[in-house]
Amino acid sequence: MTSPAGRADREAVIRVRGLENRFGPHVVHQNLDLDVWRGEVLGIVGGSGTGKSVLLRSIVGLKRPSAGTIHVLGTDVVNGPEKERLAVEKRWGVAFQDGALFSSLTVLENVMAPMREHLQLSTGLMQTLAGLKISLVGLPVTSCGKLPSELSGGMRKRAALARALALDPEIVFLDEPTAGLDPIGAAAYDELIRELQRSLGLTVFMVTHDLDSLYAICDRIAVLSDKRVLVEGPIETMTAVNDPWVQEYFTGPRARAAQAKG
Ligand SMILES: Nc1ncnc2c1ncn2[C@@H]1O[C@H](COP(=O)(O)OP(=O)(O)OP(=O)(O)O)[C@@H](O)[C@H]1O
Repeated sequence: MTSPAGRADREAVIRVRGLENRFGPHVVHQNLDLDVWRGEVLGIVGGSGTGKSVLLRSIVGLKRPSAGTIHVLGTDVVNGPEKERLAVEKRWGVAFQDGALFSSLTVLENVMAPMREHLQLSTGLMQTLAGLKISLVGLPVTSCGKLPSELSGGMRKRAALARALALDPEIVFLDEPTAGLDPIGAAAYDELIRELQRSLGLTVFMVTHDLDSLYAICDRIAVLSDKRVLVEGPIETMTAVNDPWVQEYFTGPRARAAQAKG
């Protein structure tokens, strides 16, 4: 199967141009360009502190860039009108590394939270829809009434994913989705992402260090280095990249083991 990234009719659902992010004098991104194609799973990798999370946060509007443009689903999310930005925000979901669930709300209430904010539906209907999302991510129905603190780390990640799917998004952003999971849990989570991506036609933007995930589910990789996207392409092309970090990352023993598995 040809991935969306390789097709001529591909559509950029995210288009980043000339992005600059700085914290005081510290420049994290400069002249960063990136396209994310509809229907792909894109893995964002790079050394620690290269700005993977800041990139994700800029795209979803949690960090205002100091320069550059970001279009998501055709909307200018940096400088466009507030009304358009709010409308496009409903078309994506985000699952953060630690889940970032509301600790005082049950899993069901957490998944209902974006519905309450954006949809005018009866409580009963929202409960039904939230229950469907919770089963979609493979959580038992008994988890609906539990608080996040009563779940395992892996279950919390699934609950965060259910909340990210609450509004039937076109794009899902995942920050380190498998961090902290044991290898079996991580593989099951990868499989879930791939399955959901296929069945729901999602585009997935995933920040990860997990080589197993990269080999198992990513159509394309973008490597952040030197404040920009150093290189992007299918994982098979990474070993030919003439860069010490990329070489070490993609040809080291861990990469070879992940490749064998993937
Ligand atoms: N709120 C903030 N205030 C100041 N500096 C920040 C802030 N958030 C991030 N940074 C800095 O921006 C840089 C990029 O951070 P970011 O979290 O995006 O890195 P990363 O590539 O995701 O790293 P890791 O792989 O370690 O998670 C780091 O040097 C970090 O210290």
